[in-house]
Amino acid sequence: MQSAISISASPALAARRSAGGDCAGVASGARSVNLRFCGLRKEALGFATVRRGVGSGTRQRALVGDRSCVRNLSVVAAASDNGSTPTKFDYDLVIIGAGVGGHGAALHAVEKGLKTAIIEGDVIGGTCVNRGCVPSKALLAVSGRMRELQNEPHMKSFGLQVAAAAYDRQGVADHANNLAMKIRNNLTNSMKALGVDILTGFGSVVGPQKVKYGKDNVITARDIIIATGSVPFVPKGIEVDGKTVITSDHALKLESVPAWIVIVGSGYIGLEFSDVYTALGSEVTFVEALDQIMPGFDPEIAKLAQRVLINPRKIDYHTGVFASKITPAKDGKPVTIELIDAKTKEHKDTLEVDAALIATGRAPFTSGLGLENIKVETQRGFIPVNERMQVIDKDGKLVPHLYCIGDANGKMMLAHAASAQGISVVEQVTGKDHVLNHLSIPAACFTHPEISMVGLTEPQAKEKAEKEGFPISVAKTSFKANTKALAENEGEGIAKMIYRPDTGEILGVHIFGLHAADLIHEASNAIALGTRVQDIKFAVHAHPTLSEVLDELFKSAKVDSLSPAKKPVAV
Ligand SMILES: Cc1cc2nc3c(=O)[nH]c(=O)nc-3n(C[C@H](O)[C@H](O)[C@H](O)COP(=O)(O)OP(=O)(O)OC[C@H]3O[C@@H](n4cnc5c(N)ncnc54)[C@H](O)[C@@H]3O)c2cc1C
Ligand SMILES: NC(=O)c1ccc[n+]([C@@H]2O[C@H](COP(=O)([O-])OP(=O)(O)OC[C@H]3O[C@@H](n4cnc5c(N)ncnc54)[C@H](O)[C@@H]3O)[C@@H](O)[C@H]2O)c1
Repeated sequence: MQSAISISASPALAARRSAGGDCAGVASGARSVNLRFCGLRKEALGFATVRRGVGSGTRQRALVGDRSCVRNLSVVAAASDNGSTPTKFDYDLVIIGAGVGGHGAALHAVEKGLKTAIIEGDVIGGTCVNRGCVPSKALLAVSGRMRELQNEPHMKSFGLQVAAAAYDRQGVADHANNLAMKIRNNLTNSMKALGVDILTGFGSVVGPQKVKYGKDNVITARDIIIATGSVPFVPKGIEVDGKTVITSDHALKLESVPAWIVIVGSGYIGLEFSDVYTALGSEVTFVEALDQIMPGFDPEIAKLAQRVLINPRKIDYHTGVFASKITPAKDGKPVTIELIDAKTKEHKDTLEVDAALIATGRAPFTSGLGLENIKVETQRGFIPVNERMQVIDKDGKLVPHLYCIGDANGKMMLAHAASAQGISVVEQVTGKDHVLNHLSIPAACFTHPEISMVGLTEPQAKEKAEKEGFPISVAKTSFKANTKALAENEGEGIAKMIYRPDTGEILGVHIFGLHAADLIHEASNAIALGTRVQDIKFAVHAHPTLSEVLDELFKSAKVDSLSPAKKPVAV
């Protein structure tokens, strides 16, 4: 069995690095031995103990019975026109795609004793490690410091005097690149150490429980997980040259810091890069198709974020417009951007700028996977799955032994969601039924300060409450009264919780403020574990900490009555 690590991109994968088309973006840690790394909800535009070498045949027979709960679901017969069903398998589990989703699944699989292989056609770590979470957070670490050092009144308020802050662009770029390399090596080593076979080459499904990788290597697996991720989505009419009209793939290399850059799309990528670029001296203009910027966030949080992250900075914006045509800079001419009204499609404006970053969502990376061999049709490129990540074929039936996790299924385009889905699948294939509650998965935007959220926004909660006929209440607390935040001179921020006053169920929590990305986990864990407001409000928080913002939030919520089911528990 071939077992090697590839460092260069396969031509097929390299050619498919960015997808163009006429659908728009969607929105989604990973788990490792002792590593953590760093994904939306479908929205916007309505389109808004190592077992190497152990024969897996025996294992398979033992597990079939264990998994009867899972197999009770209506599954199609495993035989197909494109190949007979194998009876003995090379592997218990084969994963196509070694991004964070694949990595999380692989590590959990070996822990569960599965003989596991992972196929990667490009570099280990996928988007998150090489072109996403990891390098972007390295750039944001720099922008946070720059912003603070440049803020004279802020420094003065601590009694500090700092000489004019400056940066070395290549040094900043190297920090991002070095971090990506380090995390990629960590990921690779963690899989090697645990005995995951890393197979190199483009993978595809050639029949039931059969996968091809590289030129003509065919292997069989009891279960297969597709974890092939996504690429930047570039709308029609936009010409990307990688220098002046770029996607996040290029921007993360920080080859230049343009004086004036248009960012098309004010979602996660747009916002995070606006933080980086403005800290490094660029002026930013947002072009957003929907009627308000940051349309994916809870409206009240977006309003505050606009007041803090947009208005005081060198940022302006056009909303309700599409960038219908973007031409890169050439022969001394600037980048030109044609704006049309999102509703009437009439021409609105032409912008001439130094650069444009296209941040209009991501497209699934699923072509060439041989899905036709198993009668699966993608939907706008996404692989259809049920709540257990089991792949659904074109007739609406479940394809036995085939799962899809991460960005490729479009449920939630976040790194930790991909990994959690992978772990959930491994639980199922090893005999434990498991359904991941996506409403308990937190998300964060790493601006300064940060925005984080879990569960429903207020409008989403209102809609659900109206449909299902239950009351909702909203509790809010401010960072302004928090000792730790004030000691840091960072009192700008709020936390907001939407909950059911009749039962105490937490429906959604949104935080804008210092370290919001870390603070959200108390709320996401509470939702995941079904902890109610009337219970969590008695939990004790250390003083003085930012977590007291959440302590106050829970304490300020009013649950109707203390029926036995709602009685507080001793903590
Ligand atoms: C700029 C940016 C910043 C981000 N920041 C965050 C963040 O802070 N937090 C967060 O949670 N998420 C973040 N995300 C999103 C996150 O990166 C993705 O949700 C996550 O990477 C999805 O993981 P995945 O395993 O599904 O796919 P990917 O990470 O895309 O990995 C898929 C892998 O499969 C390989 N592959 C594809 N097809 C084949 C094939 N046929 N054969 C073999 N190999 C194949 C690819 O080469 C790739 O390595 C960010 C994304 C971007 C672009
Ligand atoms: N911190 C994080 O977790 C993080 C960071 C970056 C990216 N990500 C993930 O990466 C994915 C992609 O991020 P993103 O910011 O590109 O997508 P997004 O879906 O978050 O935002 C895209 C924005 O572009 C707008 N848009 C779409 N087409 C447009 C057009 N033609 N003209 C103008 N505006 C247009 C949409 O209305 C939306 O506001 C997200 O799903 C997110 O989950 C996560």
